[in-house]
Amino acid sequence: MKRSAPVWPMSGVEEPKAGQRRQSVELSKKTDASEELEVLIPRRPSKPASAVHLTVDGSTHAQADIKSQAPHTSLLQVFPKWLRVTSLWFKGDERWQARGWAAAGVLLSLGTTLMLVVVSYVHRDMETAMSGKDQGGFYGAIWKYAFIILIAAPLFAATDFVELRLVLEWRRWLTNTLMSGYFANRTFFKLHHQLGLLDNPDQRMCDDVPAFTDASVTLVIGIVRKFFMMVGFSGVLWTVAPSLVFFLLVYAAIGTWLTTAVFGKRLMQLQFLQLQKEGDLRFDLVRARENSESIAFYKGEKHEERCASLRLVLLVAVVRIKIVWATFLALWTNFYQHATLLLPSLLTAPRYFAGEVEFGVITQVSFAFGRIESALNYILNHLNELSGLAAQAERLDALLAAVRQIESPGPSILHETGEAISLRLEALCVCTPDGRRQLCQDLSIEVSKGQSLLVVGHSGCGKSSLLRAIAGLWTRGTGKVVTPAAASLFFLPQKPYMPLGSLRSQLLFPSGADCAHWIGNREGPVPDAELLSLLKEVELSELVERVGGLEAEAEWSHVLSLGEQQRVAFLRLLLHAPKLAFLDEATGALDSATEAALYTRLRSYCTSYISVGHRMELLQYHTHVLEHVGATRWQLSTVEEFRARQAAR
Ligand SMILES: Nc1ncnc2c1ncn2[C@@H]1O[C@H](COP(=O)(O)OP(=O)(O)OP(=O)(O)O)[C@@H](O)[C@H]1O
Repeated sequence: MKRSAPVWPMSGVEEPKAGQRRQSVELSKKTDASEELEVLIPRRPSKPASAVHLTVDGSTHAQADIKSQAPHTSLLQVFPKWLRVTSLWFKGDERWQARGWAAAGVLLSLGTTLMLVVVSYVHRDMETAMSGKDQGGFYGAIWKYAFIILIAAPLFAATDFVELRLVLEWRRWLTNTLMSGYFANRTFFKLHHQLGLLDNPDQRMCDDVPAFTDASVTLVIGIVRKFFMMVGFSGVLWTVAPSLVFFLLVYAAIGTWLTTAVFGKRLMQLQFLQLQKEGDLRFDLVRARENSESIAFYKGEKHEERCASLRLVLLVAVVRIKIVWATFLALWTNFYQHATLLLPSLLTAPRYFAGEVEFGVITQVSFAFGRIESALNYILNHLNELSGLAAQAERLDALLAAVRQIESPGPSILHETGEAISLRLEALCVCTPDGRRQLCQDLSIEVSKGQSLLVVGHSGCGKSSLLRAIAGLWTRGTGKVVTPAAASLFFLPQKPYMPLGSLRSQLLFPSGADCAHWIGNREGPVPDAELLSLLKEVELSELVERVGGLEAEAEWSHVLSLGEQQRVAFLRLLLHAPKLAFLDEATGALDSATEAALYTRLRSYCTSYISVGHRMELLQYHTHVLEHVGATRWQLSTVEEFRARQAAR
């Protein structure tokens, strides 16, 4: 939160103003390579590949983005979205805390504004006493001033404290709310794989939320403060020069309308695009870090650098345009504000010369005029911040809408719990999330307790997708899936996931060290001896000593080989001993002997399991085979029947 120290009014200083896109890049002669580069830039949301001609400064592309990707709404149209996001906290489970902080902020603003009004009177008395060489009056005003400082200093400090805490508490609540929506119902997965609507949800939660709460508090409290200030000083000005009050009202109304109409929408669009481009650039760099080994093997660093540089070109292009608009805005507001600077003195001076008013009145009228003008022109003076806030409101509202869209799914595959069997599929039809491909139609099978199924078929036929549909990750399609309760299922995906943390947390995943999400009825932590014995069972007995103990921390996906990661994942499966396990090529990186050892253990830990795999050796560990037999058709048979069919082919 950017916050200036409270400005003492006597200083006379005004408050500070607040899928993939194929791109053809033409580098100019100024750059090293003048040839045209063709690069693939992966984007979120994934969009159909499209040829985009990008000039070296990216300006053409930035202009096109303003037309196609930035919101085409005015500041006024974004207001309901801001209200929607804002009201969440004030209506949510912490509403009394929220309202308490907000009320404290408003009351303190009122207090500080009152101080300013009082100070303007003391200042007037002091100047009048000085000009009249009235020593008693002068020192009297100094004493009053000293007394006001005693009250005002803690008041200003408390205002700052309350504002900072208000922003922090709101940010904490909003980020938590968004994160729980993001991680509930596997929304994080669906947002990324199914909707493809939203760019950088992580950036929205990490960067947009603090910026949004900070700007909202700063601007709303600023508006409240200015309102009180306007009311307070209007009284002062009204008693001396009522025409100035009318003039200011009309002047500010015209100025605000003109400024928001000309600059508001465009500045908001540019802020929106800047946030998007910054998120894209960061995403590229994080992706390069996550895939550093593969990129290094491929010697793909030039490509990655080029992609990231292009992101930077696009970002800079947007910011360049924004700077031009911001400069024009500053030019206009400077003209607008300074045009009236001498007006109060011009109007009051003749009355002073005529002896109708005292000298201090000139200063007080100028001071009150300046305060009312800055209050009435608040929106105009803070249009940059306001357009940034509008862009953040737009992005957060879109994130909330996307989460809600996932929370209320349309017609999809039904999931039911049944403890009598291991798995039953009833007339199951599975489609890819984009709906472009149907992978199975009318599939009805049943796996009884104690049975095991191997899913086979050529690459890309839909084996993993079938598991995704059974797990509820993919919901597009029809039919019914019946399994034991979700807590007694365990999935081992193709790519083992190694979370951050100690070796112990790798072994216990997805349960925590406190077994908070433990599957089954186990209470309390898993004893070290059990972990060591399981490590032995998956042939990793030397791992603990090698890495320095169960509490050792490392970047596990980098320090363990793929086969070791698969064995760690297998250990998790044995530890959780589910009723039904799903293994998607979970032993693909292991030698046949280790694979045999793991499957032998699996049979004693797990009631039923379903594997996906290509190796025919896997047949011996299963009782049934589900084979892809063309287009959307699948055939269930016993292993013996399958072997016989294979032999006959
Ligand atoms: N998120 C997605 N959106 C659209 N299509 C997808 C998505 N994920 C996978 N597909 C497509 O669905 C089809 C089936 O993919 P799946 O991963 O199930 O294949 P598979 O049989 O497991 O292949 P492999 O044996 O190579 O792992 C493929 O054509 C794939 O391109």
